[in-house]
Amino acid sequence: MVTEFDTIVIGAGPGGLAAAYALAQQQRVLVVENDLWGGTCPNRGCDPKKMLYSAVETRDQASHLQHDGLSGIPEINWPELMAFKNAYTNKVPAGTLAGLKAANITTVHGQPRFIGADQISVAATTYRAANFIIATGQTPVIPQIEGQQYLQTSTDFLALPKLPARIAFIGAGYVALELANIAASAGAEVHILQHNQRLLRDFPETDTRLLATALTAQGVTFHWDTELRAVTENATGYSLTTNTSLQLTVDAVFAASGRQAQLAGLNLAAAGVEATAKGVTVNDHLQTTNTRIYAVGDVVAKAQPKLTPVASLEGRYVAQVLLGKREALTYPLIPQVVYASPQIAQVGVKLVTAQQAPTQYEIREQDVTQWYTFNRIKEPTARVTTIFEQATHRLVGAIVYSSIAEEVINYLTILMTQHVTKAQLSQQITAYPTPASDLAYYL
Ligand SMILES: Cc1cc2nc3c(=O)[nH]c(=O)nc-3n(C[C@H](O)[C@H](O)[C@H](O)COP(=O)(O)OP(=O)(O)OC[C@H]3O[C@@H](n4cnc5c(N)ncnc54)[C@H](O)[C@@H]3O)c2cc1C
Ligand SMILES: NC(=O)c1ccc[n+]([C@@H]2O[C@H](COP(=O)([O-])OP(=O)(O)OC[C@H]3O[C@@H](n4cnc5c(N)ncnc54)[C@H](O)[C@@H]3O)[C@@H](O)[C@H]2O)c1
Repeated sequence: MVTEFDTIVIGAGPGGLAAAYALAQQQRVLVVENDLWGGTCPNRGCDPKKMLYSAVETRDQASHLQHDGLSGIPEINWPELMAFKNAYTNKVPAGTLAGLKAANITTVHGQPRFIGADQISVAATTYRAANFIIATGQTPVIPQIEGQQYLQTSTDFLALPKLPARIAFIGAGYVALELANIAASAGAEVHILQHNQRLLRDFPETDTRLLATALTAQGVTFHWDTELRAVTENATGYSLTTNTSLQLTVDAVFAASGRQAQLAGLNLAAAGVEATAKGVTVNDHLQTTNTRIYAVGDVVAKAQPKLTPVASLEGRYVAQVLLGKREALTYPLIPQVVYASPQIAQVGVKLVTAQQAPTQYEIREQDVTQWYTFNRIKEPTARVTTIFEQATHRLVGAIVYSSIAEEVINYLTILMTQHVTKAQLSQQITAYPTPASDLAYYL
C-alpha cells in the first residue's frame, strides 16, 4: 500500500513540529516519530531539567538571604522533586499527539527508512511525498571505553528515582554543568572530569572561572586534564580509571561529552542525502543534497547553537520555503543561557571576537553586584559585560553572570535586535525597581 502526502516530517521534536504546524493549513502532512512525541526538549531536555532547577533556584535564593532575614536553607526532597517533574513530562507525548491530530496532521509511530528519493517505508506501509523534512535531533555520545555499558546519560539523570550519593560527569559543557549543579544542590557528592582545562568552551573564561569557583564552593570537584579510560563495577560502586593518578569510586557515571546527529536506520543513502559526523549537510535554504528533502534542528550540520528556539525557527522557515519563500535563511540573534547557580548567558558578538578587534569594538565590563537589583537578592557576584560597535556606538554583544541572567539577556537581545538607543529608552517607563528598569545603564 502506498500513501501520498505533500510533506513528510521525520521526527516530532520542536523542529519537526514547528514545520508540521506551519504547513498543516495548506498541505497534507504526515509526521513520523519513533520514540516520544514532543522530542528531546519537553521529554528529556530543557523542560524537565528546568523543572528540577526550580527547586535549586529557590534554595539558592534562600541561602543568599541567610542572616539577612532568613534562617535555614531548605533541603531538596529528590523523590518529590522528581514526581513534580514527572507530573509535567508524563503528559507531554499524549498532549503532543492530541495537538497534531487536532491540526489535521496525520501521524505514524515507527521506524522510517528511505527506500528511494521520494518515499519511505514504516513497517509494511510505503509513504510517498513531494517533500521531506528530516528533524531527528541528536543523541548523547557514549565514549567507546572499557565499561561503557555502565555510563548513563542526561536522559537517565532526568528520570532518577533516587539521587545517587556520589556522581561523576564526563565533560564540562552545558549538560554536565547544569546537571552537576542540580545534583550538588540536592546533596550529592559531584565530580566533573574534563579532558582539558576548559569548561563551557563557548563562554568567556572570566565568567566560567567564576562559575567553577561558585560550584566548587557548593561541593562540585573539578578534575581537569582528566580523561576517563575505563569504568569497572565493584562491591562499593563504579571505579573510574583515568589518564591520571585519580582514584574515584562513585554510584553513577554520566557521559556528558557532547551529542551527535540521530540518523540510524534512516538509510539516507537511498535518498541521496549526505551527512557527516557533524550532521546532515544543508545549503542556506536548509535543503539537503536531495533538493526535495530538507533538514532542521539539532540534526543539521551548522554553526548555530543547537537549541530549541533555533530548531523551531528552522522548522517554520522550511515550511515557508515549501509554501513559496525564496530568501535564504538568516538567523536572528541567538541568546544562550547555562542554567547553573548562578546562570551565565551571552548574545551577539563574542567577547573573544571583540578583544581581537579593539578598533572595531568597545568592551565595558561591569561588576554589578552592588547595584540595587542584585544587592536586594544578595547575589554573591553579578557581572554584565557589554560590547559596543565603535563606529555606531550600538550595543552588539553581552555576557551576563547572575542568577537572573536569563531575564537580563532576553531584554538585551530585544534592545540589540530593535537597535534601541539610550535616548529612546528614556522615553519608556518600566516598572521600578525591576531588572528592566536597569536597562538604560547597560547602554
Ligand atoms: C539535557 C538537555 C537540556 C537541554 N536544555 C536546553 C535548554 O535549556 N534550552 C534550549 O534551548 N535547548 C536545550 N536543549 C537542546 C534542545 O533540547 C534541542 O536543541 C531541541 O530539542 C532540538 O529540537 P529538534 O526538533 O531538532 O530535535 P529533538 O527535540 O531531539 O527531536 C527529534 C525527534 O526525532 C525523533 N527521531 C529520531 N530519530 C528518528 C527516526 N529515525 N524516525 C522518527 N523519529 C526519529 C526523536 O525521537 C525526537 O522525538 C537541551 C538538550 C538536552 C539533552
Ligand atoms: N541551557 C541550554 O541551552 C542547554 C542545556 C543542555 C544542552 N544544551 C544543548 O545540548 C548540546 C550538548 O550539550 P553537551 O553538554 O552534551 O555538549 P557540549 O558540547 O556543550 O559539551 C561537551 C563537553 O564534553 C567535552 N568532551 C568532548 N569530547 C570529549 C571526550 N572525548 N572525552 C571527554 N570529554 C569530552 C567537551 O570538552 C565539553 O566540555 C549543547 O551544545 C547545547 O546545544 C543546551
